[in-house]
Amino acid sequence: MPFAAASAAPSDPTVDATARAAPLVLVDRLAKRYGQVPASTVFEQVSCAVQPGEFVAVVGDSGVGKSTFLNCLAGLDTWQQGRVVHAGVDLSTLDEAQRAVWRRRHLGFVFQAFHVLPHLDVAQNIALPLMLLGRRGAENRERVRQVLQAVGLDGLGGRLPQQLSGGQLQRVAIARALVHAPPLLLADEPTGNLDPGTARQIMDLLLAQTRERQTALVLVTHSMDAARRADRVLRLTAQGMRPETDC
Ligand SMILES: Nc1ncnc2c1ncn2[C@@H]1O[C@H](COP(=O)(O)OP(=O)(O)OP(=O)(O)O)[C@@H](O)[C@H]1O
Repeated sequence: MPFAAASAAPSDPTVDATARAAPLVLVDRLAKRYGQVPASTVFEQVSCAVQPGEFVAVVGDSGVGKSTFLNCLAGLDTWQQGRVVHAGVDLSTLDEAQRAVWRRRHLGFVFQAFHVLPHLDVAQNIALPLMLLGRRGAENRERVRQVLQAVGLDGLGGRLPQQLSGGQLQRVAIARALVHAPPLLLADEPTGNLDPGTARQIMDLLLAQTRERQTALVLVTHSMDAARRADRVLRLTAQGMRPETDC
């Protein structure tokens, strides 16, 4: 499935040459806990690194903290110990507003629950990341048309989310995460609601994006079909992250 080209992301002055040589994502001994006395530990000692152009799948038992881990990578959740560093930028040094700006520029996120805005049509939902980056006009419309086509939703741009099936909504969420060609794509079960054929096509699309644009892709999944296509599969446990050997 072809994936259309987008204009290059604006250069980011906060990322210096030294940082570019580092992994795109570095997670160092991360620990997530809830409550105080006694604290309940979701995971601890979680470390990993992801390079540009690399596809890493994260697997693990239900409830082990995969979505939480992804939210920490996105700076959408907090952690009690350790570091999350993106291209040299330690997320814990950014305040809430700076994290929001950072996310707009650097991140695409496909949430398990889609988070599609019900009052905007499909094209407007997909264009949101471009609008938030201050991009307007015909170039945006063309880019939205390209990603709609790439996810197999050609001609559905004028529909409201309530007029779509679950699988179509999932593809809207994927198109919105890809539209601004972010350097890092985080996806939480992005093929969970799709039939096997469409799931394969979506994985083709995510992989093409990863390879062609040197985007890093971190994908949380229970699907061994999806995990098998990754460069590396990591298993999250309460005690850390380790390479998965069973797939
Ligand atoms: N506010 C909270 N207080 C205490 N524990 C919480 C809270 N929010 C989430 N948890 C716990 O954190 C753990 C991790 O949840 P998370 O959704 O990240 O797991 P997951 O591995 O993605 O699960 P699944 O595969 O079922 O989607 C769960 O055991 C959950 O009960």
